[in-house]
Amino acid sequence: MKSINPTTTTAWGKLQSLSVLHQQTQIKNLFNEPKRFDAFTIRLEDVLVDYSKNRLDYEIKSALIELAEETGLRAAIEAMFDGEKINGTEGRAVLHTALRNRSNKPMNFEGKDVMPDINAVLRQMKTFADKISNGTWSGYTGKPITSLVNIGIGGSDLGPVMVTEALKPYQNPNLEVYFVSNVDGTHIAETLKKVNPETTLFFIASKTFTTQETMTNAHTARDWFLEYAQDDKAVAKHFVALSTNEKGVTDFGIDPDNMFAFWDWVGGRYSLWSAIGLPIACAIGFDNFEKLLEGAYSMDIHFRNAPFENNIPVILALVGIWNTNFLGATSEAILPYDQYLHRFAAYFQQGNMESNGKYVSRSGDKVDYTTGPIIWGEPGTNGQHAFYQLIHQGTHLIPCDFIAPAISHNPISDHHVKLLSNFFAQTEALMNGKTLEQVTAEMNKAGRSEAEITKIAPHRVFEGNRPTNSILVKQITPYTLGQLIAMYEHKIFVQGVIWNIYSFDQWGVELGKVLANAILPELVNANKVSSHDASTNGLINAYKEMRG
Ligand SMILES: O=P(O)(O)OC[C@H]1O[C@](O)(CO)[C@@H](O)[C@@H]1O
Repeated sequence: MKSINPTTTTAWGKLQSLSVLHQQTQIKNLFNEPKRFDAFTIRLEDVLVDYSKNRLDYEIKSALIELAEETGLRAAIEAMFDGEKINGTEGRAVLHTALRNRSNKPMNFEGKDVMPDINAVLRQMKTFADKISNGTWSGYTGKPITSLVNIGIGGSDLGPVMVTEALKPYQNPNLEVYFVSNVDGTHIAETLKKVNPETTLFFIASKTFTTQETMTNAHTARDWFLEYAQDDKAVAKHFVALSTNEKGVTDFGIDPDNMFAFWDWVGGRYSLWSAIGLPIACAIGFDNFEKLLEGAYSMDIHFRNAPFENNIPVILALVGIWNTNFLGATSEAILPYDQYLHRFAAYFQQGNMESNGKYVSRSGDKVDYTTGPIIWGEPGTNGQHAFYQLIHQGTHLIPCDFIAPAISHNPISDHHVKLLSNFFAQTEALMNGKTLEQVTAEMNKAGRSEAEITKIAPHRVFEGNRPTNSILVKQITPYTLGQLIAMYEHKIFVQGVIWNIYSFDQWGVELGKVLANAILPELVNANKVSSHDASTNGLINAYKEMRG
């Protein structure tokens, strides 16, 4: 992929001028144009994306599209789908789209079609998931498996957790699913308290099979299991590996027959579609896992073929760039009005921030513009009673994505209409705000004194004009969830291309890991340390003192 500094493009200059010109633009006034909602929404099957409540008009939108063209987005999309090594610093292709290529048409990496290998692993996953689902995979005492424990971290944890939570209504009622990620012993200890070794299956999920947290938890799980089973051969019935590292898996003691493989060209945070998705397939059934893949595939087709002006991931990415680089936003909130999506924001925290949290451009220079924003969020309406105050009246501009299903999996009394009334109200309030005149009139009507009005009214004013996207989905199903995940994956990709950074490496997490490995041996004795800076020495020595 070519290295193009986006700030040197004609479109960037144009957007800068437009941002100055539109400093006073009020989103609500843009709705004087009656067709705005239709013009600024995109539908793909049962997903509707409304980006009309943003501070942008047709001219800005077309300049943003020019920016995408000028920074080589078209070629970059093809390069990704064609298996080119677009992960430049690791020399890897980025082919998670092949994992959900339901057309089964060849997709090539280094001149070889990857589909036969993908299909072979999918068949292996189906056979295994079916056995778990129908209770024919039994543990060492002959009992069926009832507890699934995934041990992994980062991309080998967050995707499976998020999806199994999001698709709970589809979960096999005979199975409990647990996720252990933290190296803090509490995580595995509390999980092991809940499960029975005779009926528990452990998935050791690690692309590299070297990650400290995962290997530590995996060894603890195996030791715990062997205390009961007292037979190394029993491990084969209770431990499977999801990995690219066959040697690591064998060295750990897992039979290669119980290994589900994937490949270097699957990035960790894009891996839930691969063998890393096996716990998902076991929990919700393989057919539903396939529907998840189908949903993602439909978004892939849309992303690859739809014109930029009508392309959901491209438009979301461009709106994000407008907000970040031209309106000064530094964070974005993802706010799902669906309790089942309670890990969605956390999942895309990794997706976004590990991908686009970079200050070095593809040519190795330090960028002089903002790249990936801070991503955060919680499900509505909980967030409303926690941090929305700042979104409405704080000093930061925080563009928000509001996500909601039209149909709930739990249509109990009037819960869902109440939930959705909040979903609709929030974006309206963020856009319209409330003027001093309105507040004063309200307070007058309520019979408040002049003195009270003078004192309180300014605090009750909402500036409004805060940008939001609304993503309305018919229902959260495996298929629509697949679409939503792929939508955000491609949004991240588009932004990385335009920001001229490498979105598929993660060097920023290395330094901490290396230093932790250096410190570890220093913690196991009582000797005072003096090899670090004064603060780190002081902290380590205080820790040793406290520990006694
Ligand atoms: O699957 P692995 O190799 O254990 O890695 C886990 C995670 O660690 C990272 O490399 C860094 O946090 C992530 O990108 C990855 O998802």
